[in-house]
Amino acid sequence: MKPVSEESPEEQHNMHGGKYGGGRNPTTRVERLLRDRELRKIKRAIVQDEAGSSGDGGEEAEPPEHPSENGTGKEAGGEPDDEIVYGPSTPVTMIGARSRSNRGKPMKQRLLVVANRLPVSAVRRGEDSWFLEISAGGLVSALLGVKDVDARWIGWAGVNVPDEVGQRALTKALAEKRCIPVFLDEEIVHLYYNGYCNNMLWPLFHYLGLPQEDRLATTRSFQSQFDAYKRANQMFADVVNKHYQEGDVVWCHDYHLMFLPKCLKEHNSKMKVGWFLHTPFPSSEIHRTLPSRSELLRSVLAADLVGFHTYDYARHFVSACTRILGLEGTPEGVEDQGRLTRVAAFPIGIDADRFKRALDLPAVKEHINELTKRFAGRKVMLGVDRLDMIKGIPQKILAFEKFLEENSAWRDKVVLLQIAVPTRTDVPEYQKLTSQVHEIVGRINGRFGTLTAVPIHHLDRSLDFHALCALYAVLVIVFALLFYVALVTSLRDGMNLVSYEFVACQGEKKGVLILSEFAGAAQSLGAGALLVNPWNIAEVSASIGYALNMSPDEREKRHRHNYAHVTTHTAQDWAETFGFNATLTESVESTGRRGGDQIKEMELKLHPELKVSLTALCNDTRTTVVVLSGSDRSVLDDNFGEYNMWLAAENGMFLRHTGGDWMTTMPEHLNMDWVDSVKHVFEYFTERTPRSHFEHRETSLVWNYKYADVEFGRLQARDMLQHLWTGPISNAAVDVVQGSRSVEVRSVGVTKGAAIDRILGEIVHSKSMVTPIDYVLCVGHFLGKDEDIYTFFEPELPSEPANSSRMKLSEASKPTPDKRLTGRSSSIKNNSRGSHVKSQRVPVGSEKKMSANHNIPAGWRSPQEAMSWREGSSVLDLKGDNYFSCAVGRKRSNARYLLNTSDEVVAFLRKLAEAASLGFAGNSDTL
Ligand SMILES: O=P(O)(O)OC[C@H]1O[C@H](O[C@H]2O[C@H](CO)[C@@H](O)[C@H](O)[C@H]2O)[C@H](O)[C@@H](O)[C@@H]1O
Ligand SMILES: O=c1ccn([C@@H]2O[C@H](COP(=O)(O)OP(=O)(O)O)[C@@H](O)[C@H]2O)c(=O)[nH]1
Repeated sequence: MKPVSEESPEEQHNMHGGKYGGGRNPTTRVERLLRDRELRKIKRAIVQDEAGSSGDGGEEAEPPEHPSENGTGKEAGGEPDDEIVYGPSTPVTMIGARSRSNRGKPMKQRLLVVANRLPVSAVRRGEDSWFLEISAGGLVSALLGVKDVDARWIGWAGVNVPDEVGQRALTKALAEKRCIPVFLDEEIVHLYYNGYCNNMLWPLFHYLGLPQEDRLATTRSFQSQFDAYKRANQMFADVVNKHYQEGDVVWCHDYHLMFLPKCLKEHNSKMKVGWFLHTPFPSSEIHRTLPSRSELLRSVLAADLVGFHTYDYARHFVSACTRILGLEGTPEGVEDQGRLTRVAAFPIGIDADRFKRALDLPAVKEHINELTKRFAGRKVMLGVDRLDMIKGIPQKILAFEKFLEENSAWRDKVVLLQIAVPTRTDVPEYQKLTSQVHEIVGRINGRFGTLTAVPIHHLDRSLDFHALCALYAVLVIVFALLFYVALVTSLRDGMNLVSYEFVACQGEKKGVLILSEFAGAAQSLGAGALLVNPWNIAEVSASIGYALNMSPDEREKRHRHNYAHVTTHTAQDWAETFGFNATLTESVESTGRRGGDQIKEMELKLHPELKVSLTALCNDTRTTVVVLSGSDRSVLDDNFGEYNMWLAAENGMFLRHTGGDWMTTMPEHLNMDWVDSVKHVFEYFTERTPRSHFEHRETSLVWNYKYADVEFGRLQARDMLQHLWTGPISNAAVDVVQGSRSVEVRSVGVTKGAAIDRILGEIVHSKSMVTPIDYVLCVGHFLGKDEDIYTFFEPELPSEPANSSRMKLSEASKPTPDKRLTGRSSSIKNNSRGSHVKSQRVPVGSEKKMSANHNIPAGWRSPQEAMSWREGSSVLDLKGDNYFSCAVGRKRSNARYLLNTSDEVVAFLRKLAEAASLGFAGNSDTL
């Protein structure tokens, strides 16, 4: 762990609460800011007095018009082509509808979105005339998909405007779009944006390390870049402070503005501040290589809420705070001297309807027709990326080359269409990448091209929205098959919205998505996509082949999952959840969408051939049958209610004889504080794993992916467990039981072994049994912890399951009517009645008490009685031969025998029932 004292003097000062310390130099930055704020307040009050009550914050313009949809831009002041923006012209206050003033009236609440880049970039046309065009990039796309919010967007217009005339004109033009510019001069942009953001933080957060090429130059320039970064953040803060009105929510975006929450809170500690990162947050081992690691973390922690696309990123952030700053990570976030910063995952989405709607526009249809003609006879593979090293464009192209190399028949039938949007062109690494990509494309086209066609169409340019939609949607008819494949091979990617947009535009076409496992989107779209490791060129090439040859059925199935996800997890949901369901505003009920389409409860059905044998065994007066299950009471009622037997539900937390009511045997003092945080995680993975579901039981939560794709289910389970162990349950008294298709989290001590003691105690008591139980048969598929049921009957067993069941019942002697069991368990008829209790036995779970919090029904024994049922009793006497345990389908077990399948169990019980009816069972009791 890194010592906290490594903080800069400024950090240490802040940490120790000396921010506004008296007696200090009154000209510090903070004090200047405070003074400025006071001055501004007074000035505003004067302006408002003069203008009457303005209500909406002085300087801002009329309700906005919207940036142009077609991306070709328009002269400021012209008409928009289509409405796509983040705020309607007449502000509808979605938040206001949910927030209440003290008097219970709806209160208007505004959102200040602060991001490095405005949704429009400005191009100068004259001294005071500007042309605005939509900026490319996922952050902009996602935020444009957020509707019905009274929002202002504060950011950089992507251009240097040194003169006042230009600044004034641009401010006015942007105000029509509800955008407020932050003017950054060239030097700041160079050091802050090109330098610290895109040459330092960007590669680091994407696991590409700090710049390698010229380490010395990097080291030298680091400090000046970091200073510029802080200065730039302060400039953003100044603009926010200027436009902030009491009650506004300020939502800061991305790695460019990690310093901003601190600047804002220093200025006004009451401001509600959220910060969201659009890139991955790397493992703390990577983050700790950054010279300014502590300062950045602390600045972000000043926010009230910190959000990431996935749990992995959120977990990495929390562990960076614990390991580097020495702070405490809790399931809710990070705690510092009693102050909690909430940290959570809020996966972004798109406005899928916008894409779907666009497909009906004549302009888009025309594009589609053109493309269809252009590529007729060929299957199209599509790549759309900013020309960024994280997007794995060279890897993608090399994989395509390998595919062509190995599949000559495809050479004139497939084309890779790669849109590579130029980005950050002033950063040397990006310039190098551009040449590298051009070189590879040229080589491959030279190698596989013909006079009339080339295999790779590479475009170094961005497309307008309509052209992009057409590209996502174009269908090519080859041999009467509609076909299309999107290739996303990011080496790391916060989310990757291109994959979402492609899916949204597929509609009926059901193209195939090949998706990097290193994109955040893999967790959401992995069920339908072909997941690949982009570094493994051979694997990507094989996936291309697989995609191109995929059957329509499989394509349809895969597409259905992804389409459902993309159309239900929208940008709107994302913004609402981040801002309005979390801590930034009053909490509201969830929309009810989540989990709505999931399977609620597994349909358990008893093996049809079991009925007769079970009835016979249950009706045998000398036999007691107990079904002990993890399922809840209703499942047992439905399946076993008709038999004369004991039912123990939820791992023995509830017990009833089928002739009576359910009773609880829940131990006292079970700590269930962990439930809520685990439930969130289960909900998250349930939503992202089609056909998985989870059950919330009294003492446990079970996530089941029995009906999901097995491989994807396992991947998700692995991610889920990793997250659970390091987060929500890291300090909780819970056990995790991993099934072959399930993950169960339950309170510690809730095991079948612990339960069986209480259950037998109850049964013995209720039957007033004095005759010893002379034979116990225990058959089941018990997972991990539940194997302690065998230890209950055989305390000398090791606590871990043995490597294999000690004998295969199916291969060894099976019970026959006249010779029920051979081997160790053959002596059932020679039972040793009245033999002694093994006093040295310490039953598992006997230390648990019956719950005092639950009503103990008449006839139900007190906890003390329950605890001591075997003391001094000779009812349960299990010498080696009177106990017979049998695992089902689980070789690594402490059971003595193994049955491989449920059919074998049925056959076995049939023979047992026949034996019982012939009277061979003697005075046996069967569990
Ligand atoms: O503003 P630029 O420097 O031109 O870069 C464009 C944006 O790139 C990054 O986008 C990320 O956000 C997406 C939406 O959350 C996400 O899907 C993607 O994986 C990220 O790479 C960057 O984070 C943005 O700030 C930039 O505006
Ligand atoms: O010519 C183009 C190509 C892409 N995009 C948009 O750029 C975004 C890229 O977002 P993504 O999350 O995939 O990656 P990012 O570029 O933000 O890292 C998507 O919304 C695309 O629609 C665009 O506006 N014009």
